[in-house]
Amino acid sequence: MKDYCILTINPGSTSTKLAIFDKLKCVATETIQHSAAELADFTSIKAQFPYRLKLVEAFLKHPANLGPALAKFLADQAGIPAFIVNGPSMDEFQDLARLTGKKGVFRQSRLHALNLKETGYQFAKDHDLNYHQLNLIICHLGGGVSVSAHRNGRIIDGNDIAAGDGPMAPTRTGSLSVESVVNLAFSGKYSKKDLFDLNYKTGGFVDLFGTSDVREILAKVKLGDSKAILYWRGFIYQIAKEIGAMYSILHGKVDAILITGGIAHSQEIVTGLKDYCSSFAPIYVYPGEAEMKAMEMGAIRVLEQVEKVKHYTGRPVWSKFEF
Ligand SMILES: Nc1ncnc2c1ncn2[C@@H]1O[C@H](COP(=O)(O)OP(=O)(O)OP(=O)(O)O)[C@@H](O)[C@H]1O
Ligand SMILES: CCCC(=O)O
Repeated sequence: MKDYCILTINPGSTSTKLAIFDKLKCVATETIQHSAAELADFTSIKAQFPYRLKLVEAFLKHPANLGPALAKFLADQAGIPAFIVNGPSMDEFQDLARLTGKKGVFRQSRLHALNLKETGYQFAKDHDLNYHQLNLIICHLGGGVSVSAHRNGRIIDGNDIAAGDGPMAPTRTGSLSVESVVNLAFSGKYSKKDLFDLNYKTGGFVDLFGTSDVREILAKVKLGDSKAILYWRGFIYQIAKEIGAMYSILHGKVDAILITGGIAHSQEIVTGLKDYCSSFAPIYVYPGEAEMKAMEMGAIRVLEQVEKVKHYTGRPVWSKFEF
Protein backbone atom coordinates (compact mmCIF):
# COMPACT_ATOMS: atom_id res chain seq x y z
CA MET A 1 0.00 0.00 0.00
CA LYS A 2 1.18 3.54 -0.78
CA ASP A 3 1.46 6.16 1.97
CA TYR A 4 -1.88 7.99 2.06
CA CYS A 5 -2.86 11.12 3.92
CA ILE A 6 -6.67 11.10 4.35
CA LEU A 7 -8.94 13.80 5.78
CA THR A 8 -12.25 12.36 7.08
CA ILE A 9 -15.29 14.62 7.74
CA ASN A 10 -18.29 13.29 9.66
CA PRO A 11 -21.07 15.87 10.14
CA GLY A 12 -23.57 14.35 12.63
CA SER A 13 -26.81 15.78 14.00
CA THR A 14 -25.17 16.81 17.30
CA SER A 15 -21.51 17.10 16.30
CA THR A 16 -18.95 17.48 13.52
CA LYS A 17 -16.12 14.96 13.80
CA LEU A 18 -12.87 15.50 11.93
CA ALA A 19 -9.72 13.43 11.62
CA ILE A 20 -6.54 13.24 9.60
CA PHE A 21 -4.93 9.86 8.99
CA ASP A 22 -1.32 9.87 7.84
CA LYS A 23 0.07 6.50 6.77
CA LEU A 24 -2.84 4.77 8.56
CA LYS A 25 -2.09 6.62 11.81
CA CYS A 26 -4.64 9.08 13.17
CA VAL A 27 -2.51 12.20 13.57
CA ALA A 28 -5.26 14.70 14.43
CA THR A 29 -8.85 14.35 15.54
CA GLU A 30 -11.52 16.69 16.86
CA THR A 31 -15.20 16.37 17.82
CA ILE A 32 -17.07 19.68 17.84
CA GLN A 33 -20.39 19.44 19.72
CA HIS A 34 -23.35 21.52 18.46
CA SER A 35 -26.06 22.36 20.97
CA ALA A 36 -29.71 22.11 19.87
CA ALA A 37 -30.00 25.91 20.28
CA GLU A 38 -27.01 26.52 18.03
CA LEU A 39 -28.40 24.40 15.17
CA ALA A 40 -31.99 25.65 15.59
CA ASP A 41 -31.02 28.92 13.87
CA PHE A 42 -30.38 27.18 10.52
CA THR A 43 -33.37 26.94 8.19
CA SER A 44 -32.11 23.75 6.52
CA ILE A 45 -29.23 21.26 6.63
CA LYS A 46 -27.82 22.94 3.50
CA ALA A 47 -27.81 26.29 5.28
CA GLN A 48 -25.26 24.83 7.72
CA PHE A 49 -22.66 24.59 4.94
CA PRO A 50 -20.73 27.85 5.66
CA TYR A 51 -20.84 27.20 9.41
CA ARG A 52 -19.50 23.63 9.10
CA LEU A 53 -16.97 24.69 6.45
CA LYS A 54 -15.51 27.25 8.87
CA LEU A 55 -15.12 24.47 11.45
CA VAL A 56 -13.24 22.28 8.96
CA GLU A 57 -11.06 25.18 7.90
CA ALA A 58 -10.30 25.99 11.53
CA PHE A 59 -9.39 22.33 12.08
CA LEU A 60 -7.07 22.32 9.07
CA LYS A 61 -5.79 25.78 9.97
CA HIS A 62 -5.54 26.76 6.28
CA PRO A 63 -8.06 27.54 3.54
CA ALA A 64 -8.92 24.27 2.45
CA ASN A 65 -15.98 21.03 3.36
CA LEU A 66 -21.69 18.87 5.00
CA GLY A 67 -20.00 15.53 4.08
CA PRO A 68 -19.65 15.07 0.30
CA ALA A 69 -19.98 18.79 -0.51
CA LEU A 70 -17.43 19.74 2.15
CA ALA A 71 -15.01 17.03 1.00
CA LYS A 72 -15.38 17.81 -2.71
CA PHE A 73 -14.84 21.50 -2.14
CA LEU A 74 -11.57 20.82 -0.33
CA ALA A 75 -10.41 18.00 -2.62
CA ASP A 76 -10.96 20.13 -5.74
CA GLN A 77 -8.81 22.81 -4.19
CA ALA A 78 -6.05 20.29 -3.47
CA GLY A 79 -6.42 18.38 -6.77
CA ILE A 80 -7.04 15.09 -5.01
CA PRO A 81 -10.04 12.75 -5.18
CA ALA A 82 -12.89 12.82 -2.65
CA PHE A 83 -15.09 9.78 -1.96
CA ILE A 84 -18.38 9.13 -0.18
CA VAL A 85 -18.25 5.94 1.88
CA ASN A 86 -21.55 4.21 2.68
CA GLY A 87 -23.58 7.43 2.90
CA PRO A 88 -26.89 7.49 4.77
CA SER A 89 -28.96 7.02 1.61
CA MET A 90 -27.10 3.98 0.26
CA ASP A 91 -29.82 1.45 -0.49
CA GLU A 92 -29.67 -2.35 -0.12
CA PHE A 93 -33.29 -2.85 1.06
CA GLN A 94 -35.16 -5.97 0.05
CA ASP A 95 -38.40 -5.25 -1.81
CA LEU A 96 -40.59 -6.35 1.12
CA ALA A 97 -39.04 -3.63 3.27
CA ARG A 98 -40.22 -0.92 0.88
CA LEU A 99 -43.97 -1.51 1.07
CA THR A 100 -46.62 0.58 2.81
CA GLY A 101 -50.41 0.44 2.68
CA LYS A 102 -50.66 3.60 0.60
CA LYS A 103 -50.48 3.44 -3.18
CA GLY A 104 -47.34 5.24 -4.43
CA VAL A 105 -45.81 5.60 -0.95
CA PHE A 106 -42.74 3.49 -0.24
CA ARG A 107 -40.29 3.13 2.66
CA GLN A 108 -36.76 4.39 2.00
CA SER A 109 -33.36 3.21 3.15
CA ARG A 110 -31.82 6.05 5.14
CA LEU A 111 -29.66 4.99 8.04
CA HIS A 112 -26.24 5.48 9.65
CA ALA A 113 -24.92 3.06 7.02
CA LEU A 114 -21.26 4.04 7.40
CA ASN A 115 -20.99 3.16 11.05
CA LEU A 116 -23.44 0.24 10.83
CA LYS A 117 -21.42 -1.48 8.12
CA GLU A 118 -18.05 -0.69 9.66
CA THR A 119 -19.26 -2.13 12.96
CA GLY A 120 -20.33 -5.26 11.08
CA TYR A 121 -16.92 -5.51 9.42
CA GLN A 122 -15.16 -4.90 12.75
CA PHE A 123 -17.23 -7.57 14.56
CA ALA A 124 -16.44 -10.04 11.78
CA LYS A 125 -12.72 -9.23 11.98
CA ASP A 126 -12.69 -9.53 15.79
CA HIS A 127 -14.23 -13.00 15.54
CA ASP A 128 -12.39 -14.19 12.46
CA LEU A 129 -15.65 -14.30 10.48
CA ASN A 130 -16.82 -12.89 7.16
CA TYR A 131 -19.32 -9.98 7.35
CA HIS A 132 -20.78 -11.16 4.04
CA GLN A 133 -21.72 -14.51 5.60
CA LEU A 134 -23.41 -13.21 8.77
CA ASN A 135 -26.90 -12.23 9.90
CA LEU A 136 -26.54 -9.23 12.20
CA ILE A 137 -28.76 -6.68 13.90
CA ILE A 138 -26.75 -3.50 14.18
CA CYS A 139 -27.95 -0.43 16.10
CA HIS A 140 -26.39 3.03 15.86
CA LEU A 141 -27.41 5.11 18.87
CA GLY A 142 -26.45 8.74 18.26
CA GLY A 143 -28.30 12.00 17.67
CA GLY A 144 -30.48 9.79 15.47
CA VAL A 145 -31.10 6.07 16.08
CA SER A 146 -30.75 3.41 13.35
CA VAL A 147 -31.74 -0.22 13.97
CA SER A 148 -30.86 -2.39 10.99
CA ALA A 149 -30.98 -6.00 9.74
CA HIS A 150 -27.86 -7.18 7.85
CA ARG A 151 -28.18 -10.39 5.85
CA ASN A 152 -24.97 -11.62 4.24
CA GLY A 153 -23.47 -8.12 4.15
CA ARG A 154 -26.58 -6.29 2.92
CA ILE A 155 -28.75 -3.94 4.96
CA ILE A 156 -32.09 -5.51 4.00
CA ASP A 157 -34.25 -3.44 6.37
CA GLY A 158 -34.11 -0.80 9.08
CA ASN A 159 -35.88 2.29 10.34
CA ASP A 160 -35.75 5.32 8.04
CA ILE A 161 -34.02 7.90 10.25
CA ALA A 162 -34.91 10.79 7.95
CA ALA A 163 -38.64 9.95 7.84
CA GLY A 164 -39.46 9.74 11.54
CA ASP A 165 -39.47 5.96 11.43
CA GLY A 166 -38.47 3.87 14.45
CA PRO A 167 -37.51 4.71 18.03
CA MET A 168 -37.45 8.24 19.44
CA ALA A 169 -33.95 9.69 19.45
CA PRO A 170 -32.10 12.63 21.05
CA THR A 171 -33.07 14.95 18.16
CA ARG A 172 -36.09 13.06 16.66
CA THR A 173 -39.65 12.17 17.59
CA GLY A 174 -39.42 8.68 16.10
CA SER A 175 -42.60 7.03 14.81
CA LEU A 176 -45.79 8.92 15.59
CA SER A 177 -49.21 7.58 14.65
CA VAL A 178 -50.60 8.90 11.36
CA GLU A 179 -53.54 10.23 13.38
CA SER A 180 -51.32 12.29 15.69
CA VAL A 181 -49.28 13.70 12.78
CA VAL A 182 -52.46 14.73 10.93
CA ASN A 183 -53.79 16.31 14.12
CA LEU A 184 -50.54 18.23 14.70
CA ALA A 185 -50.46 19.33 11.06
CA PHE A 186 -54.00 20.74 11.21
CA SER A 187 -53.79 22.16 14.75
CA GLY A 188 -52.75 25.56 13.45
CA LYS A 189 -49.80 25.48 15.90
CA TYR A 190 -47.12 24.16 13.56
CA SER A 191 -45.84 25.14 10.14
CA LYS A 192 -44.74 22.43 7.70
CA LYS A 193 -41.15 23.32 8.57
CA ASP A 194 -41.84 23.04 12.32
CA LEU A 195 -43.13 19.50 11.76
CA PHE A 196 -40.19 18.49 9.57
CA ASP A 197 -37.85 19.94 12.21
CA LEU A 198 -39.57 17.89 14.95
CA ASN A 199 -39.04 14.84 12.81
CA TYR A 200 -35.31 15.39 12.43
CA LYS A 201 -33.88 18.13 14.59
CA THR A 202 -36.07 19.46 17.39
CA GLY A 203 -37.98 16.30 18.38
CA GLY A 204 -37.10 13.56 20.89
CA PHE A 205 -35.04 14.63 23.91
CA VAL A 206 -34.71 18.15 22.45
CA ASP A 207 -38.51 18.54 22.54
CA LEU A 208 -38.91 16.69 25.83
CA PHE A 209 -35.92 18.02 27.79
CA GLY A 210 -34.41 20.86 25.74
CA THR A 211 -31.17 18.95 25.12
CA SER A 212 -29.82 16.33 22.75
CA ASP A 213 -27.10 15.38 25.23
CA VAL A 214 -27.96 11.98 26.68
CA ARG A 215 -25.45 12.54 29.48
CA GLU A 216 -27.72 15.32 30.75
CA ILE A 217 -30.74 12.98 30.68
CA LEU A 218 -28.75 10.32 32.54
CA ALA A 219 -27.70 12.87 35.15
CA LYS A 220 -31.42 13.62 35.71
CA VAL A 221 -32.14 9.89 35.93
CA LYS A 222 -29.46 9.56 38.62
CA LEU A 223 -31.07 12.39 40.57
CA GLY A 224 -34.36 10.47 40.51
CA ASP A 225 -36.20 12.81 38.07
CA SER A 226 -39.38 10.80 37.34
CA LYS A 227 -39.92 12.27 33.83
CA ALA A 228 -36.33 11.47 32.84
CA ILE A 229 -36.62 7.97 34.30
CA LEU A 230 -39.84 7.28 32.36
CA TYR A 231 -38.56 8.58 29.02
CA TRP A 232 -35.16 6.89 29.42
CA ARG A 233 -36.95 3.58 30.00
CA GLY A 234 -39.19 4.36 27.00
CA PHE A 235 -36.16 5.07 24.82
CA ILE A 236 -34.67 1.65 25.65
CA TYR A 237 -38.10 -0.01 25.21
CA GLN A 238 -38.53 1.45 21.70
CA ILE A 239 -35.04 0.42 20.57
CA ALA A 240 -35.62 -3.10 21.92
CA LYS A 241 -38.96 -3.26 20.06
CA GLU A 242 -37.23 -2.33 16.80
CA ILE A 243 -34.52 -4.95 17.43
CA GLY A 244 -37.34 -7.49 17.86
CA ALA A 245 -38.75 -6.45 14.47
CA MET A 246 -35.36 -7.01 12.80
CA TYR A 247 -35.02 -10.36 14.61
CA SER A 248 -38.30 -11.56 13.11
CA ILE A 249 -37.51 -10.50 9.54
CA LEU A 250 -34.18 -12.36 9.83
CA HIS A 251 -36.33 -15.43 10.72
CA GLY A 252 -34.81 -15.49 14.20
CA LYS A 253 -31.43 -16.55 12.77
CA VAL A 254 -29.12 -13.84 14.13
CA ASP A 255 -25.40 -14.29 14.76
CA ALA A 256 -25.03 -11.18 16.93
CA ILE A 257 -26.59 -7.88 17.95
CA LEU A 258 -24.13 -4.99 17.78
CA ILE A 259 -24.65 -1.69 19.62
CA THR A 260 -22.67 1.33 18.46
CA GLY A 261 -22.83 5.18 18.38
CA GLY A 262 -22.14 7.79 21.06
CA ILE A 263 -24.91 6.57 23.40
CA ALA A 264 -23.33 3.09 23.43
CA HIS A 265 -20.77 4.63 25.82
CA SER A 266 -23.51 4.40 28.44
CA GLN A 267 -23.56 1.20 30.48
CA GLU A 268 -27.21 1.98 31.28
CA ILE A 269 -28.29 1.56 27.65
CA VAL A 270 -26.33 -1.64 27.25
CA THR A 271 -27.79 -3.15 30.42
CA GLY A 272 -31.29 -2.07 29.39
CA LEU A 273 -31.03 -3.57 25.90
CA LYS A 274 -29.46 -6.78 27.22
CA ASP A 275 -32.40 -7.12 29.58
CA TYR A 276 -34.81 -7.16 26.62
CA CYS A 277 -32.78 -8.76 23.83
CA SER A 278 -30.04 -11.05 25.12
CA SER A 279 -32.16 -14.15 24.50
CA PHE A 280 -32.17 -13.31 20.73
CA ALA A 281 -28.40 -13.45 20.14
CA PRO A 282 -25.13 -12.41 21.82
CA ILE A 283 -24.82 -8.64 22.22
CA TYR A 284 -21.55 -6.78 21.55
CA VAL A 285 -20.88 -3.11 22.15
CA TYR A 286 -18.77 -0.84 19.89
CA PRO A 287 -19.09 2.64 21.41
CA GLY A 288 -18.82 5.74 19.21
CA GLU A 289 -16.02 6.32 16.90
CA ALA A 290 -15.57 3.78 14.04
CA GLU A 291 -16.95 6.24 11.45
CA MET A 292 -13.68 8.07 10.89
CA LYS A 293 -11.74 4.82 10.45
CA ALA A 294 -14.58 3.55 8.21
CA MET A 295 -14.14 6.50 5.87
CA GLU A 296 -10.37 6.15 5.82
CA MET A 297 -10.59 2.42 5.03
CA GLY A 298 -13.29 3.03 2.39
CA ALA A 299 -11.00 5.54 0.64
CA ILE A 300 -8.06 3.15 0.87
CA ARG A 301 -10.10 0.24 -0.55
CA VAL A 302 -10.77 2.36 -3.63
CA LEU A 303 -7.24 3.81 -3.90
CA GLU A 304 -5.84 0.27 -3.58
CA GLN A 305 -8.39 -0.96 -6.16
CA VAL A 306 -9.81 -3.53 -3.75
CA GLU A 307 -13.21 -1.95 -4.40
CA LYS A 308 -14.48 -0.25 -7.54
CA VAL A 309 -15.46 3.37 -7.17
CA LYS A 310 -19.13 4.02 -7.96
CA HIS A 311 -20.23 7.30 -9.48
CA TYR A 312 -22.95 9.26 -7.73
CA THR A 313 -25.71 10.10 -10.21
CA GLY A 314 -28.27 11.67 -7.89
CA ARG A 315 -30.72 9.00 -9.11
CA PRO A 316 -31.83 6.44 -6.49
CA VAL A 317 -30.92 2.80 -7.19
CA TRP A 318 -34.63 2.03 -6.65
CA SER A 319 -37.54 4.36 -7.33
CA LYS A 320 -40.74 2.33 -7.83
CA PHE A 321 -42.31 -1.04 -8.63
CA GLU A 322 -43.75 -1.61 -12.09
CA PHE A 323 -47.34 -1.93 -10.72
N1 LIG B 1 -20.65 8.66 27.78
C1 LIG B 1 -21.83 8.84 27.22
N2 LIG B 1 -22.95 8.33 27.80
C2 LIG B 1 -24.17 8.52 27.23
N3 LIG B 1 -24.38 9.20 26.09
C3 LIG B 1 -23.30 9.72 25.47
C4 LIG B 1 -21.97 9.57 25.98
N4 LIG B 1 -21.12 10.19 25.13
C5 LIG B 1 -21.88 10.70 24.13
N5 LIG B 1 -23.17 10.43 24.34
C6 LIG B 1 -24.34 10.83 23.54
O1 LIG B 1 -24.21 10.34 22.23
C7 LIG B 1 -24.99 11.20 21.36
C8 LIG B 1 -24.15 11.57 20.16
O2 LIG B 1 -23.75 10.39 19.54
P1 LIG B 1 -22.96 10.45 18.16
O3 LIG B 1 -21.73 11.22 18.36
O4 LIG B 1 -22.85 9.03 17.69
O5 LIG B 1 -24.02 11.26 17.30
P2 LIG B 1 -23.83 12.33 16.13
O6 LIG B 1 -22.72 11.89 15.28
O7 LIG B 1 -23.78 13.70 16.67
O8 LIG B 1 -25.24 12.23 15.40
P3 LIG B 1 -25.70 11.01 14.47
O9 LIG B 1 -25.25 9.77 15.17
O10 LIG B 1 -27.19 11.10 14.38
O11 LIG B 1 -25.02 11.23 13.18
C9 LIG B 1 -25.37 12.45 22.17
O12 LIG B 1 -26.73 12.33 22.61
C10 LIG B 1 -24.42 12.35 23.35
O13 LIG B 1 -24.94 12.98 24.50
C1 LIG C 1 -25.78 9.56 8.96
C2 LIG C 1 -27.04 10.35 9.13
C3 LIG C 1 -26.91 11.21 10.33
C4 LIG C 1 -28.23 11.41 10.98
O1 LIG C 1 -29.27 11.54 10.30
O2 LIG C 1 -28.23 11.44 12.23
